[in-house]
Amino acid sequence: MLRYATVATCVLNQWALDFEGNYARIRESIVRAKAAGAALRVGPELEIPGYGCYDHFLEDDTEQHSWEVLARLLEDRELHGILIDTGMPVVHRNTRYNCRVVVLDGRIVLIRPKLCLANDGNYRELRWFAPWTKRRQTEPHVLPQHIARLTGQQTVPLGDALISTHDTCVGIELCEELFTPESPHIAMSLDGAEIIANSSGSHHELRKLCRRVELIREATLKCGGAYLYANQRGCDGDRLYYDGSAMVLANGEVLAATEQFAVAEVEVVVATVDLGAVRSFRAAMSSRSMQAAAAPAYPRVQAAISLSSGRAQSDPSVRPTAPVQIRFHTPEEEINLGPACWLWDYLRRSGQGGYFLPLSGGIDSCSTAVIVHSMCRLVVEACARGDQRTIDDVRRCVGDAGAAAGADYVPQTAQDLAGHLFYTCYMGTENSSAETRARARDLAAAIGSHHVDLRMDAVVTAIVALFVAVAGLTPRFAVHGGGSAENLALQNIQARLRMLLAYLFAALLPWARGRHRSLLVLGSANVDESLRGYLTKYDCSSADLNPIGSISKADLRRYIAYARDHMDLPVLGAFLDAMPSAELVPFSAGCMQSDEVEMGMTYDELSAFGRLRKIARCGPLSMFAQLLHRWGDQMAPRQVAEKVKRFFYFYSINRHKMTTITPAYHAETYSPDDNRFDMRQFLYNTRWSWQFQRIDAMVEDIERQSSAAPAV
Ligand SMILES: Nc1ncnc2c1ncn2[C@@H]1O[C@H](COP(=O)(O)OP(=O)(O)OC[C@H]2O[C@@H]([n+]3cccc(C(=O)O)c3)[C@H](O)[C@@H]2O)[C@@H](O)[C@H]1O
Ligand SMILES: Nc1ncnc2c1ncn2[C@@H]1O[C@H](COP(=O)(O)OP(=O)(O)OP(=O)(O)O)[C@@H](O)[C@H]1O
Ligand SMILES: NC(=O)CC[C@H](N)C(=O)O
Repeated sequence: MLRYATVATCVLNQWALDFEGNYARIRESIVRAKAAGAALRVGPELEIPGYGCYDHFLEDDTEQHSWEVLARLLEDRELHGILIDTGMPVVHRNTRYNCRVVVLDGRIVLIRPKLCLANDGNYRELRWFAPWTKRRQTEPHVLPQHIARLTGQQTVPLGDALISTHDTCVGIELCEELFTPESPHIAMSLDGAEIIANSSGSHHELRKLCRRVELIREATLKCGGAYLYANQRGCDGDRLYYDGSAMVLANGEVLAATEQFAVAEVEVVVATVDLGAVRSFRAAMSSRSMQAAAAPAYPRVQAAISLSSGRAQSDPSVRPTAPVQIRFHTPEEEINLGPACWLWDYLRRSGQGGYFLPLSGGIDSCSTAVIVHSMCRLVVEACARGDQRTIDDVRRCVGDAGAAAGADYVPQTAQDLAGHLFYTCYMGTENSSAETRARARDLAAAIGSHHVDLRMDAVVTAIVALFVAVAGLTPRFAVHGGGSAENLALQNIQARLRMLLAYLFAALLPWARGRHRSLLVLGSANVDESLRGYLTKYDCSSADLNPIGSISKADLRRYIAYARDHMDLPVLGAFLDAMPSAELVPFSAGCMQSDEVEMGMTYDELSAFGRLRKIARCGPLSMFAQLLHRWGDQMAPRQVAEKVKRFFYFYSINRHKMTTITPAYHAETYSPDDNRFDMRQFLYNTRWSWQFQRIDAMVEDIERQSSAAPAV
């Protein structure tokens, strides 16, 4: 008999603790799923309070308000007739669990707590939740009285069970559980679950989507069956961007998928799965059947619904969804889209009037500017598609722009929108060159930002004059015969004053144009410079937000080359050709050094150090051992040792700068973000005496061995 189950999954742009907005988005997704003929709708992990509530999960209010939202979903008759898989925290016998709550026709079918919590990198779920350790067991959960009154149930099953419908069996897997060696989908599929619903709160990292898709593809190839993946999308109040990509796979093929990056708040994908094909796929695998015959049974809870509703027999227009190709973005496209969407969510949710960027004519602030341009393009495209929510958000941001943008304003081009909400500023001094000034001006013209070009020498001179008056000594640059303390101080005061000016201008430039909302200040320190500490503390690296703070210089250069070629921005060629210079000292022939020379290491080396330090958790000795293998063909062990020691020296003398690092879009596993992602001390013994002696001893050992080895 033909059995075609129509099922839906979605991405929702939830916002931590925005119960009103989260409820509306959940409801909209269910209504849309139902209208498309789906009998099952799966939503993102913890979608009711929002995934990123962090320590708010410790507050009773968060659970209470979640039950209140659930009550509204339960009593809404328009949401009956579809199996709803939603997510919230549930306290059971005084212990808090991260749960799925499965609902049908105003009653709760099952509460399924998460079995394996995400607890590394960005995730701290063990801080708020306990894992459910009673495999294949349920317990009666006593419902809050207001819910019991609504559903007529005093208790509901809570635990590790499958959901049996009239025509199939559904199993639940929660985000991290997919990534674990012993994923529950294996045992659930062996026991007859034909559809696995995965609700995720999974963040974007460059080059990561591929892994997620491979895991799901592998799951449905090895076990057979359909897999519905739901995820949050957007910035829900933090550094993370959840990157959507809801999808439906069956027997190894992708049937439907949403975009990974987009500004839409609700996106639903619906697919019709041929359950008959799932059954024959499984039955054809003899080795699977042998394991299935021996598989332990799950408890099953009953849901009185048919996911295929018998429609296949009566309605010839219902047919299984044909496979599609999933779209994988290149890393350059990911840099272009992820941080841009994150910036848009942040801006519209912060209630501010736009962004202010100190634009230096160098490649880092140029990357930030191009990302804002990309944001404007995405927003304009959404407006052109008639996305009313985006149009309303735009009007709120630029709303007090007076005559320039009326109440019925709809931006026509990215440049038009940038003219209202993006301000760039070149802050020159006598050390600035005509080339950087021109590059900043030309880029601003190309992307349409409201550009200010100023000279700040009078401010620098006034501050230095104050010091001279107090100390009775005049500091000089090195090229004028000054010592290194003088030389550094004279550079750093210029850099730091730019930060002060940025905040002043961000507060007052819109006012000067007759507008009343102020601007958020953007920073542009990249991950490599932050790790090495190659920046002035509290200069323009201190800002409100930094879209490129966890992206490497090499990736940024590739991004700018991509944007030049694919975003119609030929002006970017000049940025790629330019030699990077901070332009903080007077120009003198031969004094211009590249950043790499100044830093004492190349950006590629810095990336290698960063990845080993952060991802492989290498201390000095194990980093030396690793790099010896990697670089041993090109340089002597002693040179490798010198480079490792130099990195650790600079890393540790500058680690204190990371305590003030600007909140940055999290794009890389080796983000330097302090307190949240990378929890390490900031006062070090920078001599690393014990560790470096061990490296030296190892070098001497290697040298002794190679000099003793007979010549070949
Ligand atoms: N252990 C510790 N814990 C807490 N704070 C500590 C500290 N050690 C120093 N400090 C504080 O930090 C200060 C030193 O830091 P800071 O003022 O930043 O100055 P500093 O790191 O000495 O100098 C800035 C560095 O950034 C480079 N830079 C600047 C601007 C642009 C570029 C570029 O081309 O991209 C490069 C510049 O070449 C120089 O190497 C000290 O005066 C002290 O106040
Ligand atoms: N002349 C300037 N005008 C405006 N902003 C500046 C200027 N110089 C520096 N900045 C700001 O300070 C930040 C750090 O300056 P720095 O000289 O270290 O630049 P950088 O890290 O080489 O970045 P970029 O490549 O964009 O110049 C820049 O990203 C920019 O936001
Ligand atoms: N919320 C989760 O369980 C997330 C875990 C998983 N490692 C991810 O990045 O997708």
